[in-house]
Amino acid sequence: MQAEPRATFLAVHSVTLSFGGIHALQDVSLEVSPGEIVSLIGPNGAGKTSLVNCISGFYHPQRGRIVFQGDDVTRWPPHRIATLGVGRAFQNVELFGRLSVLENLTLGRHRHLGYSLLQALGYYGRAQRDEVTARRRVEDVIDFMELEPYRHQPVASLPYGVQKRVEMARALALEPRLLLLDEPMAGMTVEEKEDMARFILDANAEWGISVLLIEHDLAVVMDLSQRVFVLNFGRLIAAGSAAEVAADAHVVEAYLGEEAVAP
Ligand SMILES: Nc1ncnc2c1ncn2[C@@H]1O[C@H](COP(=O)(O)OP(=O)(O)OP(=O)(O)O)[C@@H](O)[C@H]1O
Repeated sequence: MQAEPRATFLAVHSVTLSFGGIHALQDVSLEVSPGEIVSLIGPNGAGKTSLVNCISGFYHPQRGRIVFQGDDVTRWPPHRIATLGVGRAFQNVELFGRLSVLENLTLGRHRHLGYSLLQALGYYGRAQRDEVTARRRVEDVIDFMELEPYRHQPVASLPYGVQKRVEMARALALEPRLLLLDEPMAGMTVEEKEDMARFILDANAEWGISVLLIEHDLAVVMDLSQRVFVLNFGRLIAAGSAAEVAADAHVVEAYLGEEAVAP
C-alpha cells in the first residue's frame, strides 16, 4: 500500500471496471476536495453507481486506484472504507423494514463499524465502550433529519420519501467525512426534494461533510453542486462548474442525442 500526501481527500485514478464484455467504467479519473459538494451525472447505465460502488468498496476495479485521505482503498472491503469516514446512502433503500428508525440508525452504526449483531444488541466489548457516543450521534442525526416523529415506527410503515431520509440518516450516523448519495431524491415530491436539498447543504455547512451526489434532476444538480462530473458509456466526458458542463456539446449530445448539437 502506497501512502499519498494527506492533501488528497478523494482521488480516483484511471479506474476501469468491466463485467464480462460490459465496460462499466473506462479510465475514469476525478478528485473531490474537502468540504466540496460534487455531482455525478449521466444517462442511465453510464456507470455512476458502479463508480460509487468502487469508491465504497462494493466493487473492485480491474485497473486504477482509489485513494481516500492518503490511504489506497482500492481493494479494501466496504466496512473498512466506512470506518475511514465514507458514508453511503443507497439508491434502493437498504434498511431493516421491521425495525424502527432508531433501531436502524443504531444497528447501522454498529454494523458498519465492524461490530457483530450480538455485540451491538448486547452492549458487549467495544460496542459498550462506544455506546454513549453512538447514542448521542444517533440522536443528533434524528434531530438534524427531522425524524423525531417517526423514531419508534417500523421503517417499512413510513412513506417512501421519509424512508429515503432515514437512508441518508443511517449514513450520517457513521459520522462520515465523505457522503456518497445515490439518487437520494428519486421518487420524491417537489417539497420532499427541497427538504432533502436543504439537508444535504446543511450537512455540508454544519458538519463539513463532503458530498458526492448522483442525481438525475439537473435543476437540483445545478443548485447544489460546486462541480459536476459527467459520465457516458463508462467514460468521463466532461467536468467543471454546473454552467460549464451544461454548455458542453458532448454533454448535450449524451443527454439529448446527436441532433441537439449545433453544427
Ligand atoms: N453487477 C453487475 N453485473 C453486470 N453488469 C453490471 C453490474 N453492475 C453494473 N453493471 C453494468 O454496468 C453498466 C453501468 O451501470 P451503472 O448501474 O453503474 O450505471 P448508472 O449510471 O448508475 O445507471 P442508472 O442511472 O440507471 O442507475 C451498465 O451497463 C450495467 O448493466
